[in-house]
This record gives sequence, structure tokens and C-alpha cells, in this order.
Amino acid sequence: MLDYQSVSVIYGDNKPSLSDFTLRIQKGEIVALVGESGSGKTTAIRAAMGLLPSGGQIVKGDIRFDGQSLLYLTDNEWRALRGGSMSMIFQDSGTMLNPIRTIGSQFIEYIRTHKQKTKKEAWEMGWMMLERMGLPHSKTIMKSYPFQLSGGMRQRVGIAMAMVFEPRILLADEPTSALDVTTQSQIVREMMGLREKFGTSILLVTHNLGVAAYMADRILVMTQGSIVDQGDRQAILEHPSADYTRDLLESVPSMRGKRYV
Ligand SMILES: Nc1ncnc2c1ncn2[C@@H]1O[C@H](COP(=O)(O)OP(=O)(O)OP(=O)(O)O)[C@@H](O)[C@H]1O
Repeated sequence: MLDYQSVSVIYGDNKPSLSDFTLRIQKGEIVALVGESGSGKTTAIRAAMGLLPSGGQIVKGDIRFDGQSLLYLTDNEWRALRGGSMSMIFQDSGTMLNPIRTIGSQFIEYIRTHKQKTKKEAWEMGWMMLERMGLPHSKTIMKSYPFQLSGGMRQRVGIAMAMVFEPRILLADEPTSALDVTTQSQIVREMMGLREKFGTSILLVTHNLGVAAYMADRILVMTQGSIVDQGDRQAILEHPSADYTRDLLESVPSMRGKRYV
């Protein structure tokens, strides 16, 4: 489905921030990218969405979605893809909401910029998506302003917006790290539910090895722009092959020899 083929990205004249990054994600698969700050995780996600900041460019390799290269898409093709088959959520998706407009009006606008829907149809799609995300009183939420919701609820609204067109892949950049642990675990469960309900593949960037271990079928460990270790949850947690992964695991607290991730 999403296929990174030996992708390298540089910013300006610096050395590559992503080097020979290769990853193929299958339908319904959840893959986590973990690693230290600055190791290239966000760069990998942004490269696939065509959203590298200015100065950043793919200098080598290819990224394909269903066999089609993403490197040469027109603006219109990007708009269709981002609002359709591929979607993205950020750490602060909730804070991107406009504070002086209701959730409903923003949801309607978002839907109507991507699909030809009447306002009424878009309203229906919006509140139903909130409902499917397990948000209680979804019609009241549609009429609320962002400041009337908790941080966790705003983030879930952001996820609901990202999911409204039932994307086949969701790229999630630290979706839970700004939240308290209880809300974090709710959102983690909801994201797992997306895979159950919609068969969504998820590429997840996280600092939290616990979240990665809980959610991911496969974990990739990155340092300095390169993948240094990868495997399924058990392989990474129980038989890490890279020194760096061992260091990362050492930093997780353990009790009576058992590590709680
Ligand atoms: N806009 C930019 N301009 C210049 N360099 C950048 C830019 N964005 C990222 N970089 C560089 O690219 C490298 C990888 O950054 P990236 O944000 O992808 O890492 P990360 O693993 O996602 O880090 P974090 O966990 O802190 O978000 C870093 O060395 C960073 O300095």
C-alpha cells in the first residue's frame, strides 16, 4: 500500500535527515516509528504527505501509494489524496481548530473543501463521525467552540476530522503525547478501533515505547535519519538487535526485572 523505497531527505545543505528509508506498510497494518528527538520520524511522515517544510526535499528514492509515485503529484491530486485515501493527525491537531468558530462550522467547511456535499449533508457526516469516535453528545460538540472542550476532546475531534473520509492510511505524528495518561489510553484504543472498523493502516510516530508496543504490529527504531532496528513487538522488546534499541529499552523503568511497556 504505502511503500517507501530508499528515501533520503535533506534540509538545505545539511547531511540527510532521512537516509535510505525503506518501509512497506500493508493494509490494516500498524507500524510505529520510535527513536530519539531529531532522528527523522516526522520527516518520514511529512515526506509521504508532500508536506516537507520549505528547504526540505527528497533527494533520493521514491514513495509510492498503491504503486503510484507520490513525488510528482499536482496540487489537485494532492488535495484529492490528502482528503481521501491518506490522512494525517498531529500532536496538536486539536489546537489547529479556529477558536472563534464552532466545531460544526469548521467540520462542514473541511468536508465541503474536499467533497461536493450540501451543508446539511456535511453536518450529518460530521456529527456521525464524532459519534463513531465514541464522543458523547456529539450534536452538542458540533455546536461548541473549541475552548468549551477539554484538550483530549479537541484531539479526538481532530482525529474524527482526519477520519471522516475513511482514509486507507492514517499518518499519526505523536497523536497522544500532549495528553494525560487516561486520555492517552482512550485515544490509543480509539485508534486501534479505527483499524477494526475501517481496516485503516496506521503509521505512528511516538516517543512512547509503551504506546508503540501496545499498538504496533511492527516497530522501527530510528537514530540519526536511519532505521537501526525493526521487527514485531516481541522481537524488539525481547531481542533487540541494535545497541541503540537496548539503550532505549534501558530507559524504560522496570519492576522486579519486568519491564512495563
Ligand atoms: N524545517 C527544517 N529545517 C531544517 N532542518 C530540519 C527541519 N525540520 C527538521 N529538520 C532536521 O531534520 C532532522 C530530523 O528531524 P525530525 O523532526 O524529522 O525528527 P523527529 O525524529 O521527528 O524528532 P522529534 O521526535 O523531536 O519530533 C533533525 O536533525 C532536524 O534538525
